[in-house]
Amino acid sequence: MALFTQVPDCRFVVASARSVIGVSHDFQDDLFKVQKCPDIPGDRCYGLFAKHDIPSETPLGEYIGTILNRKQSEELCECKRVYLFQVSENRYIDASDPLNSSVIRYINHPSDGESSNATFVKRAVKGLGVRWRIFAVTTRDIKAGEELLCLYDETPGDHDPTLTMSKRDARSALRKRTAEVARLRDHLAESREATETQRLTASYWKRQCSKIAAAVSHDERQLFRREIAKLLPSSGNDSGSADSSADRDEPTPLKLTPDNLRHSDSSEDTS
Ligand SMILES: C[S@@+](CC[C@H](N)C(=O)[O-])C[C@H]1O[C@@H](n2cnc3c(N)ncnc32)[C@H](O)[C@@H]1O
Repeated sequence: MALFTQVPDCRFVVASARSVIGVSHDFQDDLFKVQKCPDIPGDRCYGLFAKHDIPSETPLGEYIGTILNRKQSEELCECKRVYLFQVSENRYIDASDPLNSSVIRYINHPSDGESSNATFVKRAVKGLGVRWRIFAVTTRDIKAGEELLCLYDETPGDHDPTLTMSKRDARSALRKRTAEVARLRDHLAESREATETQRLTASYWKRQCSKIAAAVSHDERQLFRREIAKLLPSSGNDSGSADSSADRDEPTPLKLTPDNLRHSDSSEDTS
C-alpha cells in the first residue's frame, strides 16, 4: 500500500513494528524539532530531527489530518497529495494543512544510502470519536541530531487491538494538541508558510472545539476555547461553535492552504 504519493525511489518493505503504542497517544514534542534538510532541494525541504537520544520503540506522535475517502483523495491537487496517507482501502489522511495536522507530517523517506529508523503503525483508538489512527514509532535507538525517517511504502502494522482512551488521557491529549498548534503557528510564522497564519479558516477551530466538547467538562471547554481564541485573534465569531461532523469522523471539506495558494498558478496543481 503506498502511503504517500510523489515519493522518490520507494522500496517495498513489510512493516514489522506493532503493539508498541501503549502510553502516549499524542506528541512527544520535547523529543524532536522541524528543521531544513540540507540534502532536499525545493519547497519540501523540511524534516523531523531528534533533539535528544530516543530509544527504540518510542511513540513519536500521531499522523493527523483531514479524513478523506478514496474519491475525495483522488480529487486532491498534486501539491496536497504529498501529505496524503492511505490508511485503508477507502480511508486517507490529508495532512496538507499545516494547522490541521501534526509535525509528524514532516517525517521524510530515507534517501539513497540512508535507512529508516521509525515506522508508522495503525491503532484503533476510542475516546475522541476517531477510529483508525496512525502513529509514528522509532524502530531503533536514535542519536540526538539524527533525522527521523520512515519508509513511505511500508504497510502500517495491521489491526492492533483497540485502545480505549480514558477521559483523563483525552484531556491531556487535547492540551498537548493545543500547545502543538501554538508551536506550529510559531514555526510557520518564521517559515515559508507564514501567510497560513492569516488564512486559518473558522472550520478548523470549530472542529477543535467539537473534539474538546467530546472529551472534557464545561469549564475545561471554556478554557480551551479561550486558549484557541488567543492563538487566533482573527478567528472571531466562529471559534466557539461546534461542528458535529468531526465527532462523527466524517470527511470534512478541503480548505485553502498555502500549498494550493502557492501552486495555484503552476502546472503542478491539477485540481
Ligand atoms: C510527507 S512530506 C515530508 C515533509 C516534506 N519534506 C516537507 O518539507 O514538507 C513528503 C514529501 O517530502 C519530500 N521528500 C520526502 N522524503 C524525501 C527524500 N528522501 N528526498 C527528497 N524528497 C523527499 C517529497 O517531496 C515527498 O513527497
